[in-house]
Amino acid sequence: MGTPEQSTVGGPAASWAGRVGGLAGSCHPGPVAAVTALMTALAVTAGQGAARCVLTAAAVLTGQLSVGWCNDAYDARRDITAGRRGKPVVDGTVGVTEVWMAAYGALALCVPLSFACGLWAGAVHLTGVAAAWAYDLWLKATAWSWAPYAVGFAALPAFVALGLPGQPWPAWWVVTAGALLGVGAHLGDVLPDIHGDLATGVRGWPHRLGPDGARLLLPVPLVAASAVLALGPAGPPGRWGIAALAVAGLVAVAGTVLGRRWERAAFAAAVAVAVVDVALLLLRGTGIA
Ligand SMILES: CC(C)=CCC/C(C)=C/CC/C(C)=C/COP(=O)(O)OP(=O)(O)O
Repeated sequence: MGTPEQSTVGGPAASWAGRVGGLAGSCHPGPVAAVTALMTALAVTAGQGAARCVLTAAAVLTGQLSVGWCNDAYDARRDITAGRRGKPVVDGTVGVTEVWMAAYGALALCVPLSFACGLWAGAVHLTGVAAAWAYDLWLKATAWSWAPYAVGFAALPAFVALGLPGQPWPAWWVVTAGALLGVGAHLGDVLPDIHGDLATGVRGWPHRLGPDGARLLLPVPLVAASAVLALGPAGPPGRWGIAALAVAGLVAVAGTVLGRRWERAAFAAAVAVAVVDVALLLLRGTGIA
């Protein structure tokens, strides 16, 4: 474990390659990769051309990287004091100053990349990124911690739609589904760490609900997103839409029942419903604008 002093300079023995690895580890690589891949796939199915898809992917990637690095840099002192595992700033692989520089560098790239997709597209994406920075710097420990997730995840498909030829406004249902998925993602992100967070005094919205309340609520926004994605677009939902909605509902109920005994069952069920949502989002991708 590093001391705060070691960690602000990246640890005395951290090699160049080690620091790059530390930076990669402190950007929250899983969510960064998942969100970037999903939005790139949505851009393809929505009908963006190849060059625009690359721009969309680059803007989303830099936005997500900036948010992930800002989060670890801002939390570094608390994480170091708590000796938190799995954080490169804690074990001294990379310094806090370097993580801050990476966060600002990614943000500086994200601004022109977002506006290169169009004025409205850029404004909407950067609103989502600003909301996510507000989460990192302030809202995470308040009852409003869900709001930046709702805004950020609503902004992402809107950014893709506004990046299409003619800059069309996004359909209401894809923005609503994005917001609901964001709230679900927040509950799902907090739930595994909720006991540790409560011990260190973090009091976001899921923490105020308590571990049982957060676990019970977790599938609600995710199934609501399934319903919006299946039933929202104009025209009949089709057999696949109805089948996906039924699967999401059944898996959520099973997760809630089994989750009383095995906490992991609730989490696994939520992940399964989120997978259904992602499939529905991509199936509906052609009509998001
Ligand atoms: C458009 C856009 C940018 C959308 C993203 C929306 C958003 C609010 C993302 C936050 C992601 C993040 C770094 C969570 C870490 O939370 P944590 O501090 O609870 O997790 P940790 O303690 O494990 O690092």
